[in-house]
Amino acid sequence: MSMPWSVSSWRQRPARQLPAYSDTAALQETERQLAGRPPLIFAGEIAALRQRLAAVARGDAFLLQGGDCAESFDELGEASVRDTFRVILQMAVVLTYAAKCPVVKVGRIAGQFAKPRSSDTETQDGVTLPSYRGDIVNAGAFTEAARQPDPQRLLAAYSHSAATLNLLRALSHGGFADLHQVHRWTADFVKASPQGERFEALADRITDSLAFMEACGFDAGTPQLREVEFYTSHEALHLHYEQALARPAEGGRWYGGSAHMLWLGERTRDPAGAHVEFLRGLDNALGVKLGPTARPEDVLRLLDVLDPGNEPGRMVLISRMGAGQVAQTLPALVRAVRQAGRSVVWCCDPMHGNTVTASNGLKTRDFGRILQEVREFFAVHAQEGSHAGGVHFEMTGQDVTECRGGAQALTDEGLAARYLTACDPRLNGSQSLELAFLIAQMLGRR
Ligand SMILES: O=C[C@H](O)[C@H](O)COP(=O)(O)O
Ligand SMILES: C=C(OP(=O)(O)O)C(=O)O
Ligand SMILES: [Mn+2]
Repeated sequence: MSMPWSVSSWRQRPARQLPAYSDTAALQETERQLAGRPPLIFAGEIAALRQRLAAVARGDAFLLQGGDCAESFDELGEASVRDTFRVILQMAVVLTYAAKCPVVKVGRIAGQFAKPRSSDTETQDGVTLPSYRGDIVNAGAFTEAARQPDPQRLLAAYSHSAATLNLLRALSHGGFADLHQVHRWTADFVKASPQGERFEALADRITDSLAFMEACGFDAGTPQLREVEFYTSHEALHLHYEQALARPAEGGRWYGGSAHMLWLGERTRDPAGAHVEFLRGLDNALGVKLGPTARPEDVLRLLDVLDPGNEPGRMVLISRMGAGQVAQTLPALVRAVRQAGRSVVWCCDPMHGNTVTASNGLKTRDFGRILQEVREFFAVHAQEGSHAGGVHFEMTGQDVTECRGGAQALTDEGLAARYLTACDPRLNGSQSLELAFLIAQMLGRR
């Protein structure tokens, strides 16, 4: 059916959502430089993640994926990475305890810099400029200069990703993620909240269990307790960047060296388009976002193109239907995938179908709607006899005020206080942990 794949065959296909660079020679020069740098990820790590995801697809594990909508070059500091990492650890502990199964941890981090937008332009006070498309493309400030796509930003994105990944590797393996340290993972602003207190109680139980097991002679130095496996992911949107970081793998294949898992966005999953063409040739675990217009035949076509061998752990289907729409849209997709004999991970992104505009004009999401979409996702899978395999959040460990509701009961008036996101509204550290406890109840029941 299709032409042979090459690392540049996507260039023959229509590519949506890519910036128009005025200086193509400068773009080519940055691509050349990037291609000479080391990959951020190695092939063996991708194989390990795919094994973990194969367990999720079988129903033996659960996927937790989360992080910023858009990472920012300015925000990058130790605190923001560490805070997001530790709230993901906390959520994973809560979910593992409830589900009694491994939780595969994947960050939207160390490379989540390119954004698809609904509109190519933004107008403020009668002035129209190109939309902000993520720090890998342009800057958010509303000026002509800031909004020009700048190829140098590809190199900056690589450097920021490398620094973030270096810190994540240190946090994962250098003692911070040791389960004996579970009491140290709660951020100060979460400690006094009901979910903070609930987490402390859980941490006490875990600490007691560890002490008991060690008293029985169990080896407390085992890496399963001292370290965590933490994987990275981002939307594979900026194809010039992704191609420059792709590297040959064994057997004549290629892998994407920018992250362990790459996903296709709702706006770039056209099977005839450049993004699908590029990803089909890579060995990485692949996600595909599925919005309410996705039809069963679209999903089967994508699986045929991206995963012709039906390989376990290859595909993560991320539904983002919007609360109230899941029961109409998801069952047909789940049935079609099952009837085709396909092994996939089903994951729920309850963020992107639930974005609304607050009374002060800020983009926001309601905690209650987010929770509702997760509940509906679990209900559909229970009814269809399939495995609700995971959840995907836009979140941060920091004390931001971007999503409404939750136990903090954030309102429109409270949003402006610490609205720091570069693009979409994120759950803060407290809301993220609260949601994890609510999902733990769903997992515990099944
Ligand atoms: O994160 C995703 C998209 O970039 C975002 O949801 C699109 O937002 P927009 O409608 O403001 O362009
Ligand atoms: C753009 C995103 O999502 P979607 O493609 O589902 O709209 C995102 O995950 O930031
Ligand atoms: Mn987003």
